[in-house]
Amino acid sequence: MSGTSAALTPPADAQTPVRHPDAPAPGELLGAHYEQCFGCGGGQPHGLHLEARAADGVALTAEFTVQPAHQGAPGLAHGGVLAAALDEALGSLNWLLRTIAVTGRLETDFLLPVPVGTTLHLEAEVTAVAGRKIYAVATGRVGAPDGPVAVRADALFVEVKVDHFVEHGRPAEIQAVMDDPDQLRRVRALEVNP
Ligand SMILES: CCCCCCCCCCCCCC(=O)SCCNC(=O)CCNC(=O)[C@H](O)C(C)(C)COP(=O)(O)OP(=O)(O)OC[C@H]1O[C@@H](n2cnc3c(N)ncnc32)[C@H](O)[C@@H]1OP(=O)(O)O
Repeated sequence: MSGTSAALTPPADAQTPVRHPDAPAPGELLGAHYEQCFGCGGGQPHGLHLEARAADGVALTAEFTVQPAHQGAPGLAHGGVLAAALDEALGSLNWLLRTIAVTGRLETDFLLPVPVGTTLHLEAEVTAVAGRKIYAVATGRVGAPDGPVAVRADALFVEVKVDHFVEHGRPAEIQAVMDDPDQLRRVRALEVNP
């Protein structure tokens, strides 16, 4: 059984999402937005190390392989980890819009158990934008891009200013991002303009 709540249905006056002219070309790897991100950062030994690639439109594909550290039931991925993978793929879409946004709501259907060692093939797409609200959907298929759907999600992201992170994050990590010698990553983390 699956379904989407009214809060995740775009209003009638919602706009079609517009891919930013400087968005990575279809097929290009997006790379990590932050080294310490649990979803995509290389600096988290037990993180998901999710690798996202731009697709056509405001969409992407991503892969993540379930590791022993991601178990809930013996030999199976923890549901929260799978939700995190969907959240990360959905959050990465904002780089194609060149918008900073955070997850406001994430509704997840868990359709199949996902064993350790499985590569989850994710697809995510922005479906509509209404003011600061960004509506998006994602699916995760097991084993292959056309494999059976194991998880899916509907999400609402809410656009925020960079002040959101400065106000709520810890100064040490914010400073570390600002000191990052990788200019593109610094821009992605802190200076994204719509
Ligand atoms: C320094 C490092 C930077 C890194 C940058 C890259 C980040 C990438 C990270 C990627 C990692 C993966 C991603 C992650 O994990 S992001 C991390 C997980 N998410 C969060 O931490 C977000 C926490 N929540 C908040 O900060 C606030 O609640 C936000 C900012 C979301 C809204 O508070 P704000 O005061 O700003 O706005 P508002 O309350 O006026 O709402 C505005 C509109 O939105 C609608 N609404 C709001 N919530 C909901 C809801 N739950 N269901 C339905 N609708 C909702 C609301 O009705 C209103 O609609 P309307 O009345 O206008 O029609």
